[in-house]
Amino acid sequence: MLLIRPLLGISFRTVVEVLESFLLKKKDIDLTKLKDSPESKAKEYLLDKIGREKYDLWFSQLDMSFEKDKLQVLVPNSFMEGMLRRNYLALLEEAGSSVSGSEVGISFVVNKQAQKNSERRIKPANASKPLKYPKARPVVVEDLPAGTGRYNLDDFIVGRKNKMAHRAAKACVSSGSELYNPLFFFGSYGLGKTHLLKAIVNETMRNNPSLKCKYISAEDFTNQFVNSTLRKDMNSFRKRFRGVDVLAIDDVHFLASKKGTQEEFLNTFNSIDHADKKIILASDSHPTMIEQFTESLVSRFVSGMVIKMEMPEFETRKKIVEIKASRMGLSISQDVVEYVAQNVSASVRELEGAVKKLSAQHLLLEKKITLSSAQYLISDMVSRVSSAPDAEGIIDTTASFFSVSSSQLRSKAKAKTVSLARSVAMHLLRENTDLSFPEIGGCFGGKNHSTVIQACRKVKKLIDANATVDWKHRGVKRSEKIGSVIKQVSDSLNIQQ
Ligand SMILES: Nc1ncnc2c1ncn2[C@@H]1O[C@H](COP(=O)(O)OP(=O)(O)OP(=O)(O)O)[C@@H](O)[C@H]1O
Repeated sequence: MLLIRPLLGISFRTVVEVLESFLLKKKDIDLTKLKDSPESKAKEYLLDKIGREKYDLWFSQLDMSFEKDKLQVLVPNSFMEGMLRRNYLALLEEAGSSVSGSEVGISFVVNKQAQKNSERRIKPANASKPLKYPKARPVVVEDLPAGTGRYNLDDFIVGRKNKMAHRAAKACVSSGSELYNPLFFFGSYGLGKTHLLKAIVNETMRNNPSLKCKYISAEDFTNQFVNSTLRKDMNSFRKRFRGVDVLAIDDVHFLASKKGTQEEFLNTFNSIDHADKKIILASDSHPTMIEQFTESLVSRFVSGMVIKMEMPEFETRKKIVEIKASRMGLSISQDVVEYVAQNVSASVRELEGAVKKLSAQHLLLEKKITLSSAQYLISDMVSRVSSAPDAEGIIDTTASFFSVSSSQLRSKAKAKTVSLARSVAMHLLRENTDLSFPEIGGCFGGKNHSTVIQACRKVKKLIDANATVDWKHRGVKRSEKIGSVIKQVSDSLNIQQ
């Protein structure tokens, strides 16, 4: 076990699988009889989902109890807690919700007596006796909202590019500022959006335990909505979401093609907003760039603060590598830190992954990580991204911003919105690629180079005059400063301005 423990963060699933297959060979565990209590129903749910063998291994001997909106799980030790937390937390939440009919949080209670039993349990000599963990006084209680883990704002490493996001998250926790409501984070994968959402929920709860805070992914929101509709039980669904003080919804782009859920979400949003409660959202794109969002939803999303999450710059990436390495007990030289920070630049998640890889190697071989070993170990993670956006991406993204199709931009259509979108796309191509005017014309169905020159001049003039442009977005008139339009499209393309 001592050998396994240091590696848990690295290939935990493999460790679990090996451990499971090892323990499953032992026929030393009796089934707990399932009765009709909520706890038994939760266990039945688990049994149904993971099958008898795994159930016997992980859950049959555990005591559980429901308390208000929490399912308390009595575990023999923190190792078991870690295993369950990493591998079965979502399933436990599901089991709890399916029994109680509403969302429940999970709290783990480490029980000293159960610990002794657990030590005996894996010894073959005791195999014939089924053990049951007796009830005992809890010594550790986790009490955070469902699914938010241990994220907090102090663990979020701040640099020039994510300072704004961190500051907004702090303000959201500490004040009732209207400025930050709703607070909408958007950006590419692995840049810390979920971290901030969960941290806001956790810290708000810590500061004020009487507040009702909820973190949920848009996918779970949709599933709960669909289930409630099928069960004709919208009242409890609405009560669950509309009575909260802070609602954090992750991955809202998931709602894009789900009109029914969007409608319900809009109503949820309105009722929370009217009650002056807080809403925090995260998505992979700017709200105006998510296709198939209704106009009313988009206008609500942009009514507060919309903040782009970006990959931290080199100096902050270095800080992230240093801090994450030191938290894993890994000591690395400055040249290794710099190599990792310089070469893994796609997401913080990958940066974390690189440090974990180095840490795993260090633990396995008990050798210092040198620059050349780091180069070898993370060679598959080294970013191979070309930072220049391609022409097709620029045309598609601009078309989507204006809610027209890319083929309309390539056509001869002269409608006002199409023509404005085309000019903006031509301007962006000119500014961000090496394409000549005739080549840009070629990207738009063979337009003449003078048409491109005119379009670029027109946009430049509008920018210089800080002019407002207007267009029709899904039939509704919109107007915005040209600079803001260019910025939003550029942000979605990850173009630095
Ligand atoms: N600035 C930061 N400081 C410390 N850790 C960070 C930072 N940014 C991201 N992370 C860590 O990187 C990992 C990925 O972050 P997270 O899951 O929040 O990304 P995300 O933007 O929500 O990604 P996705 O869109 O794929 O869900 C997490 O472990 C998170 O704690």
